[in-house]
Order: sequence, then C-alpha cells, then structure tokens
Amino acid sequence: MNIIRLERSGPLHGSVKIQGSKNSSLSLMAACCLCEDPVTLSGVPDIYDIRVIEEIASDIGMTAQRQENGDMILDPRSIHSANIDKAKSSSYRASYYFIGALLARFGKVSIGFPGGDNFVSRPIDQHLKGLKAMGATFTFHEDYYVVEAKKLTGADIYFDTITSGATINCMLAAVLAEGRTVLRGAAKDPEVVDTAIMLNEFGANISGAGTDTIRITGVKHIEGGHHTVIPDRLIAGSFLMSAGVAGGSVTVTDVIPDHLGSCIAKLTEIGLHIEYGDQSITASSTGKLKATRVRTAMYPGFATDLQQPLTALLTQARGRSIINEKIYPHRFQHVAQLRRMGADIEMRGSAAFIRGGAPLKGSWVHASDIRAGTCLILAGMAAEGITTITGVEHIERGYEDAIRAFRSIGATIRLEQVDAAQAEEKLRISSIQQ
Ligand SMILES: CC(=O)N[C@H]1[C@@H](OP(=O)(O)OP(=O)(O)OC[C@H]2O[C@@H](n3ccc(=O)[nH]c3=O)[C@H](O)[C@@H]2O)O[C@H](CO)[C@@H](O)[C@@H]1O
Ligand SMILES: C=C(OP(=O)(O)O)C(=O)O
Repeated sequence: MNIIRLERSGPLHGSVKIQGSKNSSLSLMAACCLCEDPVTLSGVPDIYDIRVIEEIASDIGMTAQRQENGDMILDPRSIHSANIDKAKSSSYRASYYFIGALLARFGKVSIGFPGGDNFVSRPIDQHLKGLKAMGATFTFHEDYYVVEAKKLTGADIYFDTITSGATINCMLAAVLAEGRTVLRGAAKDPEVVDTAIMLNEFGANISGAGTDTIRITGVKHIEGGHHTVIPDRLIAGSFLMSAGVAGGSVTVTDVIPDHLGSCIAKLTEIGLHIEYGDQSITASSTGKLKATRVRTAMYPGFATDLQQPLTALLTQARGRSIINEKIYPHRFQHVAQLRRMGADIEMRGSAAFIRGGAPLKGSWVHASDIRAGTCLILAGMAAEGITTITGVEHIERGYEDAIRAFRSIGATIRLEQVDAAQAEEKLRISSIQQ
C-alpha cells in the first residue's frame, strides 16, 4: 500500500498552479447528460472521483475522452441507460447529480447511495424534498434507490438548510422540467454558479445563481459547447495555509481570489501576509501566528473543507484557538491523529479548543478523508522527525498530485510503498503511545 512520508520542512518558497475544482467537475460532468451535443470541459482534474464518473458515463453510453491537452470531451448523444452502477455511485459523494441530470430524459433513474467522505451524518433529505416537489417518487432498496417521474414539473422549493448538493441537483432537474422552478434558500457556492453558467451557455434559462434565490425556466433542450471549470478554491486554500505552518512564501496561481475571501480574511487575522492579483494569491509568514476563533459556514463563510488544514495551522499559533464546526459537527477525525503527534486539542461537542505552540512530533497517522489528509501533511511539515500518513487513497480523491506540488515548494515529502499489515501494526502502536 502507498504511504506518505514527510519531514519537517520550510521555509517554503514557490508557486503552485491550482487544478480545476473537483466539486464543480462532479456537477458539470453529470450536467452533460442534459445536453444534446458534445461538451468540451477544460480543467477537469485527473483524480479518483473523476475517473469513476468517466466509468459511469461509459456504462450509460456517454463517452468521456481525455484529450492530449487535458480537455475532456463528453458526448451524451448515445446515452441509452439511467441505471447507475451501485458500487460506482457509492464510491464517491456526488453521484446523485445523475438523478437531476437524467430524470427528465429517462423518467426513471436507478442509483446506489452516495458515498464520499464519512462525517457520520450526510443526509439527502433536501434532495428528496426538492425532487419530490417537482413530481419525483423514490423507492429505497438495501443498497440502491430508484427515482421516477413521468413528468418533471417546475416547483417552488424552500430548502430547510443551505445545501450546495441539493441546490445543484434540483437546478439540474429543473433545466428540462416543464415550467418554472424557484429554489429559495439556495447555496451560493461558486460551484453552483459555475454549473449555472455552463448550462446557460448551452441554452438553459437560469437566473440568480450566486444569490439565495435561483429561478429556472424549463426549456425543451440544451445544446453543448465548451466550458472551463473554475479553479479549486479548497486546494488553493490549503497551499496558502502551508506557508503559515512551515514559514516562507507560497503563491497559488490560476485561482479566483474572490472565491477565497473568508479564507484570506482568516489567514490575515492569524498573521499571514497576503497579497493578491487578478488570478494569484501569495501568502507569506515569518512564523509568528496568532490564535483565532473560527466558525465554519456555507459560502461565503469559512468553508468546512478548509477547517481541517486550518486546525493543523492553529497548532502552530501561540494561544488558544477555537474552531466551531457548524456544517459537519463530527468532522474531527483528524484531531485524534494530531494528538498522536503531540497537539494539545480538546473537543467539546462540535468545537475544538486548540492550545497552539505545543511542539509536534512525527508519528504514524491515518488520513480518513481528503482534507484530514491535507491537515496531516501540513502538521507533518511542522513536526520533528518523520511523519508517516496512511489513507493516501482519500487524498487522491481530491488532489491530482499533492506530493509533487508540495515538493515543488520545498516540502520534504515522498510517496512510498509498504506492506499493509506492517502499516496497520505501526498505526496501532502509535495510537497506544499517544
Ligand atoms: C461533492 C461536493 O460538492 N462536496 C462538497 C459539498 O458536499 P454536499 O453537497 O454533500 O454538502 P451540502 O452542501 O449538501 O451540505 C451542507 C449542509 O447541509 C446538510 N444537508 C445537505 C443535504 C441535505 O439533503 N440535507 C442536509 O441537511 C449537510 O448535512 C451539511 O450540514 O458541500 C460540502 C459543504 O460545503 C463540502 O464539504 C463538500 O466538499
Ligand atoms: C467532503 C469532501 O468531498 P465529498 O463531498 O466528495 O466527500 C471534500 O472535498 O472535502
């Protein structure tokens, strides 16, 4: 099995070109099923989740071909099925976008339950509520469910909670539905806006994406064309944080700085010096970091996906920091791993109290999900000795090549192969020694 080994690193110097957004690509690729003509997507990252969608696309008859220049051409003209393989749909989170994208066309979609990172509870009740309002019915089986709608009709939907997934799913379903759909309490995330922009470019009639009320007037068909995926703001944020952990200066390029507003504000509060241009952001740090309080929120608030790397950063900030996780109250699997490395973190409900400044030491630790992986990479850069991270496959769900990118800015990090049983034993011992 693969593990990541890293040593204390820094100061970091250099720039990292940021890949296209995972979360946007997951939505855009499914959205291609709504089109009548081929779609060329620029900037789709080459990561695990995307490769699963390529397989799903091929299973249902939509070819998805990577070009030499990295573009992906998706051809929906031969889609013949809306039966999504159960195991494939459960191997990542956003498989449910195939419901919104295929329901109007086929009237029936069969699909496995959503997978993705496990934060104890990730309900899909708002997807159900929205799609039911548009005329869909759901039948649940042990490891898959079937969604049916003889006809999808526009509806007025008020989300009980702000959710990017349900906003996108209902928006997809509404594009070819009959009549007008209004999504109230919609998520304002850049990935929602990116999806709406692409669909409008191809002939959909969506207004208000980026605000909390989105209006969609159903159209008879949409065409295809070319679209460039937005940059991955979450990966950009994690590289900026690495400058705080290890010192030095890190520039992320090919980004949209506006998408990182709350992250930039928080890093500035913590003591990083931030400069940005039209498409780049530079974070520099002398190593003097201030403790802070953070409350995660839906966009434009501080993203839950940046909470885990931020926790690593705050272990290096003198004083007591408090992180309040409001989106996924149980998203703290990384804390036990950081404690193994010597971090002083106390949990009270969905809040982490971090006493920063305690020296970290290298240990065997496990990344249970993508951002826990980023968190541990950052912590490893600050730790004395060698940090060994298992669970590399989770990190690969989100990053095209995290090792190469972190190495290019000066981190001492490498990928190695070890015997799985030996790694298990090392992890067990490190958890006892904690
Ligand atoms: C593939 C993808 O885009 N994943 C992102 C997406 O996940 P995902 O789309 O699953 O997350 P949502 O935006 O839907 O979830 C936001 C909040 O709404 C709640 N909720 C959601 C749906 C629902 O039907 N009922 C409900 O209560 C969730 O538990 C959570 O507290 O947004 C999350 C929150 O920014 C990010 O962490 C994920 O990286
Ligand atoms: C939670 C995440 O992903 P997913 O929703 O795909 O599990 C993430 O990207 O941090």
